[in-house]
Amino acid sequence: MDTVSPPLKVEKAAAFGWAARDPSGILSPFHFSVRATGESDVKIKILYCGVCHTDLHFIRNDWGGSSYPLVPGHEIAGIVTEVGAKARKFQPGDKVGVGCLVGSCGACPSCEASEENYCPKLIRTYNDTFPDGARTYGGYADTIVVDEHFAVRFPENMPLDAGAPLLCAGISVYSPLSYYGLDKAGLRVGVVGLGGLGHVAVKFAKAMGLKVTVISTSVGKKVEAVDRLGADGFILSTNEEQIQAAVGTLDGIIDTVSAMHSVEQLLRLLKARGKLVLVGLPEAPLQVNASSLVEGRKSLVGSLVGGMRETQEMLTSQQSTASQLISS
Ligand SMILES: NC(=O)c1ccc[n+]([C@@H]2O[C@H](COP(=O)([O-])OP(=O)(O)OC[C@H]3O[C@@H](n4cnc5c(N)ncnc54)[C@H](O)[C@@H]3O)[C@@H](O)[C@H]2O)c1
Ligand SMILES: [Zn+2]
Ligand SMILES: [Zn+2]
Repeated sequence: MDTVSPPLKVEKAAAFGWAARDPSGILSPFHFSVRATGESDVKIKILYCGVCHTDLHFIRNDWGGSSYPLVPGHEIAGIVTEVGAKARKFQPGDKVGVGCLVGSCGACPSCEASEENYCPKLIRTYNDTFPDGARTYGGYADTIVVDEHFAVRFPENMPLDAGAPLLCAGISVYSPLSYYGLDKAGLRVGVVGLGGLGHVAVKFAKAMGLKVTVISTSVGKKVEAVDRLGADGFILSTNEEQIQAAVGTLDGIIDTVSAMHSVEQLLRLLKARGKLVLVGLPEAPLQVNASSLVEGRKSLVGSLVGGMRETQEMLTSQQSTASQLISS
């Protein structure tokens, strides 16, 4: 006699969050469901979530492509409440984080190198779609279910609230400093824009032993940059004298500016062979003269968040650095 297996009972769980319904910038309460915890999944009770400027870009549809309702948030910190039958990395009660990615193909060269962030099939934590058609919803919510590969472990001594911003702002500056060789003690690095990413960039750069110059349009940021974060110098980008005095002095620049600005001005500040790393994402194209790169063999490059291995490494191998980062 043939046996017929009963259909798999897949029970979704109720979740609550805050969603943008349109580009107005207003979020409102939103009830949705998360998938049942799958074999390799972890279910996380979200306790904290950082606010990244990318959330604002998506909420306001700055780049086009925002799909509403949209629950932002990709600096997620919380506690594991349930683990799937084949999940091995975590136990209920573990302190974990989820950053900007919740899925990738697992087989391409980027995935094999644990640079899932550059996988062509990357699934973003929100405003994206799982292969089964379900929408992804982010961390301005009480619950998330993710494949355990896309969760990272917080060190025991790292407070979840202070550590959450490392999952996007932190890794987005840690990764390019390391990848572009700008992490060697003694190098002179500029940080443009002292917001979320810029603030963490100064702290990482100082912890790596770099000489750090903050470049900003606001004179009011000088005290924060130098006195509070320990930057070695400050340049007001609207002051041509200060710019002139710094021409050709920097080995690299991490540019975190979220709006239109002059990259030409920044390229002038680089030494020969210097690197200008774009991490900020203005909505319109930036302008650059070929000669500004050709003369001095300068590089204009970019970087997007970081892979899972590197994110975990940032949190744990760099534990002391990270603790120092979050202590003030
Ligand atoms: N590449 C990545 O992996 C990655 C990751 C996260 C965020 N981002 C992007 O980085 C940018 C910064 O994010 P954030 O969370 O740090 O934002 P933020 O708003 O906290 O900081 C942005 C900084 O840029 C400054 N700024 C704004 N307009 C400026 C202008 N015209 N000239 C000079 N300075 C200006 C602001 O004063 C602020 O200090 C955003 O565009 C965000 O989408 C990129
Ligand atoms: Zn972000
Ligand atoms: Zn892949």
